[in-house]
Amino acid sequence: MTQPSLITRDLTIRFGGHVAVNAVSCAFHPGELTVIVGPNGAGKTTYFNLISGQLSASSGQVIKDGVDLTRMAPSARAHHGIGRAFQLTNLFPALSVLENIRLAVQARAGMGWRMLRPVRHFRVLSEKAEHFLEATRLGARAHQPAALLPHGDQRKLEVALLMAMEPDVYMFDEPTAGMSLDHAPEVLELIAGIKRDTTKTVLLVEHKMEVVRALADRIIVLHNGELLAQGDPAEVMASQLVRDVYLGKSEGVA
Ligand SMILES: Nc1ncnc2c1ncn2[C@@H]1O[C@H](COP(=O)(O)OP(=O)(O)OP(=O)(O)O)[C@@H](O)[C@H]1O
Repeated sequence: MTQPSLITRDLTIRFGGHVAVNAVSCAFHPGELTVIVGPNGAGKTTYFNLISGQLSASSGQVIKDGVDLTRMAPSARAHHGIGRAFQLTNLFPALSVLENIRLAVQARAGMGWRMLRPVRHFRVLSEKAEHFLEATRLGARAHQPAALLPHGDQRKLEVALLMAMEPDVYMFDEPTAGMSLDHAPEVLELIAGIKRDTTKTVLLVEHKMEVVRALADRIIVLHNGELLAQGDPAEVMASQLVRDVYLGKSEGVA
Protein backbone atom coordinates (compact mmCIF):
# COMPACT_ATOMS: atom_id res chain seq x y z
CA MET A 1 0.00 0.00 0.00
CA THR A 2 1.23 3.52 -0.85
CA GLN A 3 1.76 6.18 1.78
CA PRO A 4 -1.41 8.20 2.42
CA SER A 5 -1.38 11.60 0.73
CA LEU A 6 -4.00 13.04 3.06
CA ILE A 7 -4.70 12.32 6.71
CA THR A 8 -7.24 13.76 9.09
CA ARG A 9 -6.37 13.20 12.71
CA ASP A 10 -9.09 13.58 15.38
CA LEU A 11 -10.60 16.30 13.20
CA THR A 12 -13.34 18.09 15.12
CA ILE A 13 -15.53 21.17 14.78
CA ARG A 14 -18.08 22.49 17.23
CA PHE A 15 -20.79 25.01 16.44
CA GLY A 16 -21.77 26.22 19.90
CA GLY A 17 -22.67 23.05 21.75
CA HIS A 18 -23.13 20.98 18.58
CA VAL A 19 -20.21 18.79 17.46
CA ALA A 20 -20.72 18.56 13.68
CA VAL A 21 -17.52 16.58 13.02
CA ASN A 22 -16.24 14.61 15.96
CA ALA A 23 -12.66 13.29 16.13
CA VAL A 24 -12.61 11.88 12.59
CA SER A 25 -9.31 10.12 11.86
CA CYS A 26 -8.90 8.83 8.35
CA ALA A 27 -6.19 8.28 5.72
CA PHE A 28 -6.61 8.72 1.96
CA HIS A 29 -4.22 7.16 -0.55
CA PRO A 30 -3.13 8.03 -4.10
CA GLY A 31 -4.88 5.89 -6.72
CA GLU A 32 -7.90 5.44 -4.48
CA LEU A 33 -11.35 6.98 -4.72
CA THR A 34 -13.12 7.24 -1.37
CA VAL A 35 -16.80 8.09 -1.20
CA ILE A 36 -18.07 9.73 1.97
CA VAL A 37 -21.63 8.69 2.71
CA GLY A 38 -24.03 9.17 5.58
CA PRO A 39 -27.55 10.37 6.29
CA ASN A 40 -28.55 14.03 5.98
CA GLY A 41 -26.79 16.16 8.57
CA ALA A 42 -24.12 13.49 9.22
CA GLY A 43 -21.29 16.01 8.76
CA LYS A 44 -20.09 15.11 5.23
CA THR A 45 -19.97 18.64 3.81
CA THR A 46 -18.58 20.01 7.07
CA TYR A 47 -15.80 17.39 6.95
CA PHE A 48 -15.05 18.49 3.36
CA ASN A 49 -14.99 22.14 4.46
CA LEU A 50 -12.51 21.28 7.20
CA ILE A 51 -10.20 19.58 4.68
CA SER A 52 -10.37 22.31 2.02
CA GLY A 53 -10.18 25.10 4.61
CA GLN A 54 -13.60 26.73 4.24
CA LEU A 55 -13.99 25.95 7.95
CA SER A 56 -11.33 25.97 10.68
CA ALA A 57 -11.11 22.96 12.98
CA SER A 58 -11.86 23.33 16.67
CA SER A 59 -9.24 20.62 17.23
CA GLY A 60 -7.41 17.89 15.34
CA GLN A 61 -5.31 18.11 12.19
CA VAL A 62 -5.39 17.97 8.39
CA ILE A 63 -2.07 16.67 7.04
CA LYS A 64 -1.11 16.51 3.36
CA ASP A 65 2.11 14.65 2.48
CA GLY A 66 3.44 15.30 5.96
CA VAL A 67 2.60 19.03 5.95
CA ASP A 68 0.14 20.28 8.56
CA LEU A 69 -2.51 22.32 6.71
CA THR A 70 -4.83 22.74 9.67
CA ARG A 71 -4.33 26.47 10.19
CA MET A 72 -3.92 27.36 6.50
CA ALA A 73 -6.39 29.35 4.40
CA PRO A 74 -8.10 27.57 1.46
CA SER A 75 -5.74 29.21 -1.07
CA ALA A 76 -2.67 27.93 0.80
CA ARG A 77 -4.17 24.45 0.93
CA ALA A 78 -4.75 24.65 -2.84
CA HIS A 79 -1.08 25.52 -3.19
CA HIS A 80 -0.33 22.30 -1.32
CA GLY A 81 -2.39 20.28 -3.81
CA ILE A 82 -5.89 20.21 -2.32
CA GLY A 83 -8.38 20.78 -5.15
CA ARG A 84 -12.07 21.19 -4.54
CA ALA A 85 -14.72 21.50 -7.23
CA PHE A 86 -17.10 24.39 -6.69
CA GLN A 87 -20.17 25.41 -8.54
CA LEU A 88 -19.59 27.98 -11.20
CA THR A 89 -20.35 31.04 -9.11
CA ASN A 90 -16.63 31.87 -8.92
CA LEU A 91 -16.19 31.79 -12.69
CA PHE A 92 -16.08 34.59 -15.19
CA PRO A 93 -19.52 34.10 -16.72
CA ALA A 94 -18.99 36.38 -19.71
CA LEU A 95 -15.72 34.73 -20.71
CA SER A 96 -15.70 31.70 -22.95
CA VAL A 97 -15.19 28.16 -21.77
CA LEU A 98 -11.66 28.13 -23.18
CA GLU A 99 -10.80 31.48 -21.59
CA ASN A 100 -12.00 30.27 -18.21
CA ILE A 101 -9.88 27.13 -18.49
CA ARG A 102 -6.90 29.21 -19.59
CA LEU A 103 -7.28 31.41 -16.49
CA ALA A 104 -7.30 28.32 -14.28
CA VAL A 105 -4.17 27.02 -16.03
CA GLN A 106 -2.59 30.45 -15.56
CA ALA A 107 -3.50 30.47 -11.85
CA ARG A 108 -1.82 27.07 -11.53
CA ALA A 109 1.20 28.32 -13.47
CA GLY A 110 1.51 31.24 -11.08
CA MET A 111 2.16 28.66 -8.41
CA GLY A 112 4.91 26.75 -10.11
CA TRP A 113 6.25 27.93 -13.46
CA ARG A 114 7.75 31.31 -12.71
CA MET A 115 10.99 30.27 -14.33
CA LEU A 116 9.51 29.90 -17.83
CA ARG A 117 10.14 32.60 -20.41
CA PRO A 118 7.03 34.66 -21.35
CA VAL A 119 6.50 33.55 -24.98
CA ARG A 120 7.06 29.91 -24.29
CA HIS A 121 4.99 30.39 -21.15
CA PHE A 122 2.00 31.64 -23.16
CA ARG A 123 2.25 28.74 -25.64
CA VAL A 124 2.44 26.18 -22.85
CA LEU A 125 -0.57 27.75 -21.12
CA SER A 126 -2.62 27.61 -24.32
CA GLU A 127 -1.64 24.02 -25.04
CA LYS A 128 -2.53 22.99 -21.53
CA ALA A 129 -5.89 24.78 -21.72
CA GLU A 130 -6.65 22.99 -25.02
CA HIS A 131 -5.66 19.71 -23.41
CA PHE A 132 -8.14 20.11 -20.54
CA LEU A 133 -10.81 21.35 -22.95
CA GLU A 134 -10.49 18.15 -24.98
CA ALA A 135 -10.07 15.91 -21.93
CA THR A 136 -13.43 17.10 -20.66
CA ARG A 137 -15.01 16.90 -24.13
CA LEU A 138 -15.94 20.57 -24.15
CA GLY A 139 -14.24 21.30 -27.48
CA ALA A 140 -17.51 22.10 -29.24
CA ARG A 141 -18.30 24.67 -26.53
CA ALA A 142 -14.84 26.30 -26.49
CA HIS A 143 -15.97 29.77 -27.56
CA GLN A 144 -19.32 29.94 -25.80
CA PRO A 145 -19.70 32.18 -22.72
CA ALA A 146 -19.57 30.01 -19.59
CA ALA A 147 -22.86 31.45 -18.33
CA LEU A 148 -24.75 30.18 -21.39
CA LEU A 149 -23.70 26.54 -21.08
CA PRO A 150 -26.36 23.92 -20.44
CA HIS A 151 -26.26 22.65 -16.85
CA GLY A 152 -24.48 19.38 -17.70
CA ASP A 153 -21.69 21.22 -19.53
CA GLN A 154 -21.33 23.66 -16.64
CA ARG A 155 -20.60 20.71 -14.36
CA LYS A 156 -18.06 19.43 -16.88
CA LEU A 157 -16.45 22.86 -16.94
CA GLU A 158 -16.16 22.72 -13.15
CA VAL A 159 -14.24 19.46 -13.54
CA ALA A 160 -12.09 21.00 -16.30
CA LEU A 161 -11.19 23.97 -14.06
CA LEU A 162 -10.27 21.64 -11.23
CA MET A 163 -8.14 19.48 -13.55
CA ALA A 164 -6.42 22.63 -14.81
CA MET A 165 -5.29 23.33 -11.25
CA GLU A 166 -3.57 19.91 -11.30
CA PRO A 167 -4.22 19.08 -7.63
CA ASP A 168 -3.01 15.90 -5.95
CA VAL A 169 -6.26 15.55 -4.02
CA TYR A 170 -9.56 16.00 -5.90
CA MET A 171 -12.67 16.72 -3.85
CA PHE A 172 -16.16 16.51 -5.36
CA ASP A 173 -19.35 17.25 -3.41
CA GLU A 174 -22.27 15.54 -5.19
CA PRO A 175 -20.86 16.13 -8.68
CA THR A 176 -24.00 14.96 -10.48
CA ALA A 177 -26.51 16.82 -8.29
CA GLY A 178 -29.26 18.33 -10.40
CA MET A 179 -28.01 16.71 -13.61
CA SER A 180 -30.14 14.91 -16.14
CA LEU A 181 -29.59 11.19 -16.57
CA ASP A 182 -28.04 11.88 -20.01
CA HIS A 183 -25.22 13.99 -18.64
CA ALA A 184 -24.41 12.27 -15.34
CA PRO A 185 -22.42 9.40 -16.96
CA GLU A 186 -20.18 11.90 -18.78
CA VAL A 187 -19.19 13.59 -15.51
CA LEU A 188 -18.75 10.23 -13.79
CA GLU A 189 -16.49 9.09 -16.65
CA LEU A 190 -14.34 12.20 -16.16
CA ILE A 191 -13.97 11.38 -12.47
CA ALA A 192 -13.22 7.74 -13.31
CA GLY A 193 -10.48 9.04 -15.64
CA ILE A 194 -8.94 11.09 -12.82
CA LYS A 195 -8.99 8.05 -10.57
CA ARG A 196 -7.10 6.00 -13.17
CA ASP A 197 -4.15 8.33 -12.59
CA THR A 198 -2.58 6.49 -9.68
CA THR A 199 -0.87 9.63 -8.40
CA LYS A 200 -4.23 11.26 -7.62
CA THR A 201 -6.33 10.87 -4.49
CA VAL A 202 -10.07 11.37 -4.99
CA LEU A 203 -12.71 12.14 -2.35
CA LEU A 204 -16.39 12.29 -3.18
CA VAL A 205 -19.44 13.14 -1.08
CA GLU A 206 -22.37 11.33 -2.60
CA HIS A 207 -25.91 10.26 -1.80
CA LYS A 208 -26.68 8.30 -4.96
CA MET A 209 -25.87 4.65 -4.42
CA GLU A 210 -25.45 4.00 -8.16
CA VAL A 211 -22.64 6.57 -8.19
CA VAL A 212 -21.08 4.94 -5.12
CA ARG A 213 -21.22 1.55 -6.83
CA ALA A 214 -19.78 2.90 -10.08
CA LEU A 215 -16.80 4.73 -8.61
CA ALA A 216 -15.95 3.86 -5.01
CA ASP A 217 -12.84 1.88 -4.13
CA ARG A 218 -13.64 2.51 -0.50
CA ILE A 219 -16.32 4.25 1.49
CA ILE A 220 -16.37 5.96 4.82
CA VAL A 221 -19.65 6.37 6.65
CA LEU A 222 -20.25 9.40 8.85
CA HIS A 223 -23.09 9.51 11.35
CA ASN A 224 -23.72 12.31 13.85
CA GLY A 225 -20.29 13.69 12.94
CA GLU A 226 -18.48 10.47 13.80
CA LEU A 227 -16.75 7.93 11.61
CA LEU A 228 -19.11 4.98 11.85
CA ALA A 229 -17.50 2.56 9.39
CA GLN A 230 -15.00 2.39 6.54
CA GLY A 231 -13.80 -0.14 4.01
CA ASP A 232 -14.99 -2.08 0.97
CA PRO A 233 -18.19 -0.41 -0.32
CA ALA A 234 -20.34 -3.53 -0.67
CA GLU A 235 -19.28 -4.95 2.69
CA VAL A 236 -19.74 -1.70 4.58
CA MET A 237 -23.16 -0.96 3.07
CA ALA A 238 -24.28 -4.50 3.86
CA SER A 239 -23.26 -4.23 7.52
CA GLN A 240 -26.09 -4.16 10.04
CA LEU A 241 -24.73 -1.05 11.76
CA VAL A 242 -24.81 0.97 8.55
CA ARG A 243 -28.19 -0.35 7.48
CA ASP A 244 -29.62 0.61 10.89
CA VAL A 245 -28.29 4.16 10.52
CA TYR A 246 -29.83 4.61 7.08
CA LEU A 247 -33.09 2.87 7.89
CA GLY A 248 -33.30 4.93 11.07
CA LYS A 249 -33.27 8.01 8.84
CA SER A 250 -35.63 6.35 6.34
CA GLU A 251 -33.09 6.61 3.52
CA GLY A 252 -32.55 3.72 1.14
CA VAL A 253 -29.20 2.03 0.70
CA ALA A 254 -30.28 -0.30 -2.12
N1 LIG B 1 -22.01 26.91 9.95
C1 LIG B 1 -22.74 26.09 10.73
N2 LIG B 1 -23.28 26.52 11.88
C2 LIG B 1 -23.99 25.69 12.67
N3 LIG B 1 -24.26 24.42 12.39
C3 LIG B 1 -23.75 23.92 11.24
C4 LIG B 1 -22.98 24.73 10.34
N4 LIG B 1 -22.61 23.96 9.27
C5 LIG B 1 -23.14 22.74 9.49
N5 LIG B 1 -23.82 22.71 10.65
C6 LIG B 1 -24.51 21.56 11.23
O1 LIG B 1 -23.62 20.48 11.22
C7 LIG B 1 -24.30 19.27 10.91
C8 LIG B 1 -23.66 18.60 9.72
O2 LIG B 1 -24.02 19.31 8.54
P1 LIG B 1 -23.46 18.89 7.09
O3 LIG B 1 -24.02 19.88 6.12
O4 LIG B 1 -22.01 18.74 7.17
O5 LIG B 1 -24.12 17.48 6.88
P2 LIG B 1 -24.15 16.59 5.56
O6 LIG B 1 -23.82 15.21 5.98
O7 LIG B 1 -23.31 17.20 4.51
O8 LIG B 1 -25.69 16.68 5.20
P3 LIG B 1 -26.43 16.65 3.76
O9 LIG B 1 -26.28 15.26 3.26
O10 LIG B 1 -27.84 16.97 4.13
O11 LIG B 1 -25.79 17.69 2.89
C9 LIG B 1 -25.74 19.62 10.72
O12 LIG B 1 -26.42 19.40 11.94
C10 LIG B 1 -25.70 21.10 10.40
O13 LIG B 1 -26.87 21.74 10.78
